[in-house]
Amino acid sequence: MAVRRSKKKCLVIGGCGFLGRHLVEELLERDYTVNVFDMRSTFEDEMVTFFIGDLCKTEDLLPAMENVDIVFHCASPAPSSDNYQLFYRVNYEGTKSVISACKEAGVQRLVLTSSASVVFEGVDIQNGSEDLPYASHPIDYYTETKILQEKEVLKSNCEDLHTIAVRPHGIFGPRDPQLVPTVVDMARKGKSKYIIGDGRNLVDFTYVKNVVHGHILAGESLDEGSVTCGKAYHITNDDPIYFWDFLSKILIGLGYAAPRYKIPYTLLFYIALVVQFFCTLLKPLVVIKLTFSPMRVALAGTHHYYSCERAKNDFAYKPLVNMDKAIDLTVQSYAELRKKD
Ligand SMILES: NC(=O)C1=CN([C@@H]2O[C@H](COP(=O)(O)OP(=O)(O)OC[C@H]3O[C@@H](n4cnc5c(N)ncnc54)[C@H](OP(=O)(O)O)[C@@H]3O)[C@@H](O)[C@H]2O)C=CC1
Ligand SMILES: CC(C)CCC[C@@H](C)[C@H]1CC[C@H]2C3=C(CC[C@]12C)[C@@]1(C)CCC(=O)C[C@@H]1CC3
Repeated sequence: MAVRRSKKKCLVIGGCGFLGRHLVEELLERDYTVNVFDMRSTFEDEMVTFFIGDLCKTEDLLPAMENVDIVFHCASPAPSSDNYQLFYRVNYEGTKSVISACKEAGVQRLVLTSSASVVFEGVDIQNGSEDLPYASHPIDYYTETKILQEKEVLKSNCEDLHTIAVRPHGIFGPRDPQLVPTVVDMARKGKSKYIIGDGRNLVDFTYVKNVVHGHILAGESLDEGSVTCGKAYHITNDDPIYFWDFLSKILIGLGYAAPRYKIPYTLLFYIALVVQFFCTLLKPLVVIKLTFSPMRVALAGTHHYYSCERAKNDFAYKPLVNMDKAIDLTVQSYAELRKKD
């Protein structure tokens, strides 16, 4: 007689990354069996089985998918990269190999970590629903390939493989390699004095534990005939905040001064485009990492917040950690980035 496991077996692709590792920890906490697939392992846990490889290779993925019920695909190159080939290969072609591997291994549920940015092209979005069209002029290669990736996952939904795309926005929390470290780096270099725009643009920042909770609910929802199959879902803190208030809270919490001087948004956006153009021309000679890329300027100077009503209705999502607590936990976790007297 077959032994029935009470909890499902999951594979987290990108499980050594920021979001992926938080997801792994929560899955273990909730008694799931967990495999991790990543390019290199960055932590140890005897409860986890690690598989090292490149997700673009189906043959690397297959051993990690044996008897797996839910695959969570949360691997991507860092959004700040400007390497189109890398994004195209990993986010688009790699995701196609994840889908074929799921089919070959008989996995029935695939949860993609997409991004709410797939509909963002530098123009205000207020309480945007999942029905907004994909960005027709994505600002960067990351967004362009996240769109290709999401389309591929949603269209592969079928009787044997149930798929869903979770769209978080501005994930933050302990161990995030991007948001808090970038903001502190700017402060240390004296680049955090400025507010882009009037400072009154509302944005979603989403605490990593809430994003994780949304992923697990999404994966559990993918039963035969479920309304969630083949759909995209925004996962947010359901509490938009002024972009510059959020950044100020992080900076002040870590002992740095809040931004003060306002620069017109449109002016800075066009300057960022021109600077990016010259950096691209110079690229064969010198690689310059832009702090104020056009995408970052757009994110810092416009409204971009999204409705998560669909996730609330279809799989009873609600954020578990509120904004004040989330900021507090995040600030406390970055003791090493605190300003030294
Ligand atoms: N952070 C954010 O604000 C948001 C993130 N997202 C999405 O969430 C997901 C997770 O992001 P986040 O945790 O921040 O990113 P991280 O960079 O922290 O994690 C991504 C992980 O994927 C791994 N990876 C990259 N390429 C491959 C590959 N070819 N094969 C196997 N593993 C690979 C990375 O390895 P290595 O580090 O060695 O490159 C890393 O461990 C991504 O899909 C991202 O697009 C969506 C919305 C917002
Ligand atoms: C240049 C400064 C004005 C802004 C510094 C903070 C930024 C590093 C972050 C603020 C919003 C963040 C964000 C992302 C990355 C880090 C920020 C730009 C994403 C692009 C990460 C990947 C996504 O899918 C969307 C995110 C939107 C918000």
